[in-house]
Amino acid sequence: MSAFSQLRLDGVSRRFGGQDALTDLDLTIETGEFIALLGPSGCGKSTALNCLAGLLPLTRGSIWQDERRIDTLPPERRGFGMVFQSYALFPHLTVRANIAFGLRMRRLPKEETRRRTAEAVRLVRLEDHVDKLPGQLSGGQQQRVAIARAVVFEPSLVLMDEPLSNLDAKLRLEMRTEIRRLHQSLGLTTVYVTHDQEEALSLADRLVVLREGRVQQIGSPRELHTRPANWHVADFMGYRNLWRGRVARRDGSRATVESSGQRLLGEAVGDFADHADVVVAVRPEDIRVDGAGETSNALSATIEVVEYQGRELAAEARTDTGQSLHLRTEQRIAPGDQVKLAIDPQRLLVYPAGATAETDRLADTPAATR
Ligand SMILES: Nc1ncnc2c1ncn2[C@@H]1O[C@H](COP(=O)(O)OP(=O)(O)OP(=O)(O)O)[C@@H](O)[C@H]1O
Repeated sequence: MSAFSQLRLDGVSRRFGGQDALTDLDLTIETGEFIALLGPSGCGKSTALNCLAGLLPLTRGSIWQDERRIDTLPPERRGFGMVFQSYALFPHLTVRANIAFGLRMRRLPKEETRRRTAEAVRLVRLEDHVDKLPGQLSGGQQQRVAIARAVVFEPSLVLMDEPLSNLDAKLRLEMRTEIRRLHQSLGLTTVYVTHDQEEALSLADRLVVLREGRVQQIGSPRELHTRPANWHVADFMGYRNLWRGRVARRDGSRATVESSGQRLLGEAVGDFADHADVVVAVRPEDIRVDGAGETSNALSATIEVVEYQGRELAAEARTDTGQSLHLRTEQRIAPGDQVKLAIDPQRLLVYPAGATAETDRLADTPAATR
């Protein structure tokens, strides 16, 4: 194991046959950071992680630990801990032996192996299960063993590939807190792959959003949440309302957009001019139901479907001009209600549309807007 102050990925690329799975990934990871690689299925997350781990050779680019080039080293010489979705435990070894395995392979003195294993067992709270075999453990406990095994030799970097995806919803939340706690108490540097934006937002210091093998945005959870760089990222970050429109007027950071027979005022993100085709993005929780008396972005609509979601209701509504939209509210609403909706212009983001073939797939868009 060797500690580092920075790990640098420089133009890391990987092709399979003629297909680009990952293109020009540039990323600098500071020691102690928790980085999430996020994106839809097939965007290249696991490819990036496997390139880092040394399980996949790069087609182009390089990886540096401070001044030392490491992409030419085999996995075992990189000294990274790995946690996979399938826990990959040895079924015939006890919990204790599974956790101690890496230390034995490294030929650590017996006493140190015993001490470090006990410490890792305590960290993941498995003291009562050390003599069991993996088959006698629940999914969450097995994943804890996998995590303990990855951190027991104090690796300079821990790589996790969708470690929680086999667990049920409640366990997933518990383990999420556990992973964050471990990260903080051990000061680990972690790269974590997930397709779950909520998981990534709650765990990571910085997120890297990938799409079709290319970085779309790198930023803090707050930046990703409030200011996605393009509408694809917005789509992925929970902006469920994506409407096509055309710019009537752009005035610095403000844009007035015609969309589905309505005039909407929003924040311009990115490069576009008057009359450009754009995509408007709004989160369901940013559509207010108490819009009566609003002067901008007021929409008359009828509530069509309501889902109970604890303190809030999730609803689908249709505006008088035929636009369907998703909203969330704590107010009591029911199907058939006529409502006045409003959207704060700062929460309505306007993006350049890009290629027509991509915006064609946007739902909820009446043909009239084209
Ligand atoms: N061994 C391989 N041979 C050929 N193509 C591959 C191989 N591994 C991955 N790919 C392709 O590379 C692209 C990226 O795959 P990757 O597994 O990195 O995506 P991912 O974002 O991790 O997806 P998922 O969340 O579904 O695991 C995909 O198009 C995939 O089909």
